[in-house]
Amino acid sequence: MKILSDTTGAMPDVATQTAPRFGAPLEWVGMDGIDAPIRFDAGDGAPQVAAAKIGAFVNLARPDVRGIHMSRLYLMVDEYLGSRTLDAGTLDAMLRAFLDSHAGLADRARVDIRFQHLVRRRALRSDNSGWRAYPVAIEATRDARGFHLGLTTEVTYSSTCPASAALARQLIQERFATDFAADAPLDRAAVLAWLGSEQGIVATPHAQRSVARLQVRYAAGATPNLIGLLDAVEGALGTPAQTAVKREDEQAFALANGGNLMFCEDAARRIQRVLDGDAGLAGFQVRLEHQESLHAHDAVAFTST
Ligand SMILES: Nc1nc2c(ncn2[C@@H]2O[C@H](COP(=O)(O)OP(=O)(O)OP(=O)(O)O)[C@@H](O)[C@H]2O)c(=O)[nH]1
Repeated sequence: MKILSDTTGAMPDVATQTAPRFGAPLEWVGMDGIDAPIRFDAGDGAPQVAAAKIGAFVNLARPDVRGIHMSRLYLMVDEYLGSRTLDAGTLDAMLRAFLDSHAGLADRARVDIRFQHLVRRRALRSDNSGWRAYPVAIEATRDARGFHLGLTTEVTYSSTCPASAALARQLIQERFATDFAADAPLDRAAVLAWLGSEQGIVATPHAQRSVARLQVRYAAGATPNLIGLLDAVEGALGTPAQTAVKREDEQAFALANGGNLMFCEDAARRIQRVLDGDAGLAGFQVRLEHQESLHAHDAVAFTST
């Protein structure tokens, strides 16, 4: 076993030890959970600073070298992400620097960045607004094929079961038939009062908090636009989780739910259409989870391209 280099001449540097017995090349080696502030522009031109957890990795292509140089990756994360806006150019420059610092040892580099991005959302009808925190994970890699950029986030929304809605409507019809005799003339005022009563509207469909996990891969040269993606997906679903809610907003939400009855399959197809139409994407993977109130397990759908 020999030491390739010892920069101080005094301190041993075991990472540089070489020996045939170390074994096979390693897919990824590095550090995960590095704390760093990042400046992220979600597409509204107002970069936000967030506390992020960073994973920084290279492959170890040399089977005979013991280890990579962790400190070099750490210092470059600090240098690149601490002062610049987090965009494709910054990420690619950092990954190139990872590789330059491991010349002869690595030919692939990767960074994972996880944080929450706050977006101010308007109420549906009242003149109020509030914050939604969207989880974001950005993954960038550089390899022999070039630079690759992906983003994962989540949209929370309400889904009202279309089957349950139909069954509830049937019960309401049956109650109507019982309460208003077929041969008696209909009293409009009585019907209006009946429609506004719990005795009349005897059944309500079940609805659930639902989560769409979106993983997108950007086409070469595309600029990630988180808010554009969120708006498109939330618009397609029609029932995103709200922030500030007054009664008028809650009523508007009830109307939106009634107009957007959704199985998880329906939600998947709505999102599929949106992402298929986004020319900036090279691909996507979506997981829909309807956290059922009918039973204690979830209804789940996946779609990808
Ligand atoms: N490769 C590797 N290093 C580790 C690990 N755990 C802790 N370290 C330490 O990370 C520290 C920094 O590694 P290096 O980047 O090689 O540090 P260095 O030798 O001072 O820096 P350079 O001169 O640039 O190589 C070393 O003291 C390692 O012991 C590990 O699992 N793998």
